[in-house]
Amino acid sequence: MAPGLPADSFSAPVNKISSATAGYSKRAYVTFLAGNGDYVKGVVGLAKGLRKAKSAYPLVVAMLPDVPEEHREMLKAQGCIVREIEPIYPPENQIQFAMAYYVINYSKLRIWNFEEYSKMVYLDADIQVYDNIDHLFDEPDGYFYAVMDCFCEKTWSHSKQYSIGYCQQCPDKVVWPAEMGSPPPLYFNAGMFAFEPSALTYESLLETLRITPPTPFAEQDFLNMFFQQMYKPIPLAYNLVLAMLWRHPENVELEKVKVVHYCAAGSKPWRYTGVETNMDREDIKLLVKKWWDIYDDESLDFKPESSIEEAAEGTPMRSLIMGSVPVPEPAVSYIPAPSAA
Ligand SMILES: O=c1ccn([C@@H]2O[C@H](COP(=O)(O)OP(=O)(O)O)[C@@H](O)[C@H]2O)c(=O)[nH]1
Ligand SMILES: OC[C@H]1O[C@H](O[C@@H]2[C@@H](O)[C@H](O)[C@@H](O)[C@H](O)[C@@H]2O)[C@H](O)[C@@H](O)[C@H]1O
Ligand SMILES: [Mn+2]
Repeated sequence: MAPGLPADSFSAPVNKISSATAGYSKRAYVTFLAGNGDYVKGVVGLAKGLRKAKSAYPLVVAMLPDVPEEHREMLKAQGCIVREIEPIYPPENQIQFAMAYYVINYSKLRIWNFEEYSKMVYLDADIQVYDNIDHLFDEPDGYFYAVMDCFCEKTWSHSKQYSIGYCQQCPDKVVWPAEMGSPPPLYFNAGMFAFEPSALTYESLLETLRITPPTPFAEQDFLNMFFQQMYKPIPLAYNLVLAMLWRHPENVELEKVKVVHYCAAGSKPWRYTGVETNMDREDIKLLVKKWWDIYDDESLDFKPESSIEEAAEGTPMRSLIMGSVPVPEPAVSYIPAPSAA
């Protein structure tokens, strides 16, 4: 089992309605959408997955201006709260990102400015939630909760860890050599995290970004550096990075996994062909089918009338349909970059 909080350290979802209504209007899930490509399917799937898991909180979609109106309407029709954000790009640089499109991921940092929420759980659009995780919102404030990543995939070939075969998921297998100093601090996957929006943190993030040379994993590296002191690892069940299935199967209890992150090459369900390395595994095929079963399930589509009935019965409405709420953003100097799609 990877180091970090033991799975049972989380409060079971006790009186959800009270905790939900108590802080209801101040809690939400949030995802990020850029471009006019097919990630919008990921957001639709996520909205339906949260509904199937009976989450008490809405899904906010922080989206770049290049998301077409048709996609925005699709998401509002699924009960999402649409929030347009301005892009954020790193300072001028020649860095080779692990994936060229990672350059748009810095725009995720805008979610720290969503101050109307006291706590949010960020989820990538290539993530699906299969069990209720609302109890994450009840964890103590003042920490950055996320799951530890794995350094064994080729995308990490630029790193010292990869070059010596070290991974935080199995720190005793290849011990970090003393001559290379102390082992790297625990490092989280930025596809899922629980955080507290704050204008102060937001300004500090942007200020720090301006003077921080970009690195291959873009905003994920940046967030790990920025929140290093506040980071609290949570169990892998809350963000299964698919590579764990073949890199560290001893750390994975698939039946206990609540959140799956389809980040391995070729694993995006809406593009899945099964031809890439590891994509012909039975567990991958099962997880891709699980994603499609939710995406195709019309009974999980948002029904405005049921939300009104729920409100009448006093249970929180799962999500309100709101127009896109343009938020005045401070000017951030940025440079044109390739479109995400
Ligand atoms: O064309 C794109 C590429 C990325 N994303 C968003 O950026 C996140 C991070 O990208 P991705 O998940 O592909 O990175 P990975 O986790 O696979 O490294 C995605 O989940 C989406 O929320 C997007 O909206 N459009
Ligand atoms: O921009 C950097 C991205 O970094 C992360 O993706 C990577 C990274 O986690 C590697 O560590 C994994 O090996 C790899 O599979 C995975 O795709 C986030 O999931 C994504 O949202 C985004 O922040
Ligand atoms: Mn992802």
